Amino acid sequence: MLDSTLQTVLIVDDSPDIHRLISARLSAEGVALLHAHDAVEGLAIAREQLPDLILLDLEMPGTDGMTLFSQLKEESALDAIPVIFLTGTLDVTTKVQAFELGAVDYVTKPFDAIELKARVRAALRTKRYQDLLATKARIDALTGLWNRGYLTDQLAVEVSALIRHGSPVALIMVDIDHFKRINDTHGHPFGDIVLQRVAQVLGQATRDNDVVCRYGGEEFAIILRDTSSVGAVSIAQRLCHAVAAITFRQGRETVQVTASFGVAGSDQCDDHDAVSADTLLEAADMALYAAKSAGRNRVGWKHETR
Ligand SMILES: Nc1nc2c(ncn2[C@@H]2O[C@H](COP(=O)(O)OP(=O)(O)OP(=O)(O)O)[C@@H](O)[C@H]2O)c(=O)[nH]1
Repeated sequence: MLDSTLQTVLIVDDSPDIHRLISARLSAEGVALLHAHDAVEGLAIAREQLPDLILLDLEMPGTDGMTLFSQLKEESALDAIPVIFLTGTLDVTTKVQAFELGAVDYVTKPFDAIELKARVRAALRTKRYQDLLATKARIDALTGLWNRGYLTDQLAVEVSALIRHGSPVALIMVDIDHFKRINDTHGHPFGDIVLQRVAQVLGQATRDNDVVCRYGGEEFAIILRDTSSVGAVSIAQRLCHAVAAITFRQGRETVQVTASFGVAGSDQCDDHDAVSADTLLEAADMALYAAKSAGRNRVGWKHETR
């Protein structure tokens, strides 16, 4: 079942009549429409709103549609947005150029209402499947958490937010203690259940805008936005208790697991520019190592345990 969130279509055309016409034609399609009346406004709205589809007029005064299209293709955040060209005079050379540059379709003015709707629907359907596949590629199959690739991308986003706006970011690394022994004693399928349940507890005990990931094997990582190191340490302590409180049943036996935690925060470094995804990962890893060395089932921070 596909996500039913409303998709957005940006119309970039200098003619108010065209905006009115397309709005009327697409009014029953269940899409949200965004309007830009020149290429500059179109680019600004595309950057801000990341629409699911752009209907782009080729012949506009000032910057023309083909130039805007090239600008969209040059920005990694925008290059995957499908574009349908709107044009009155589409010669074969322009058509070929448009498709070679990556346009998904074109509609010639004056529009046939049924054809316009069919082309918009087809483009939006493809976009929805692409989004779904892109999301699936970033999810860990066993636990349903985000995977390591997503964590790396999000950490880079948070570090640039730190540099631009000064919003602090913290990172918690989590590693289940003696997990090899759990597998060896109770079997690999039981180990998988432990991973799933720990993942669930980490997800439930954090906020919606925290990014909880399976980093690999029995290791997890959590990005905490707008959170100080001290705040992250107290969250990690709460998570440490929550994991230790889980009770697993294996036949008649009751099994408890624990995990060790390593915390690193951008506010531990005075110079924002010196903070990177790598330095945060390294600091959290060292803190985790300290927690393991100090006896496990605890939170490490600043290379010491608390
Ligand atoms: N069941 C299961 N086990 C996994 C999975 N991925 C990795 N492992 C196991 O996790 C274990 C990790 O063991 P180690 O790295 O030695 O760490 P540990 O036993 O947890 O020891 P400490 O981290 O020092 O407390 C290995 O035995 C891996 O085979 C998985 O997807 N499922």
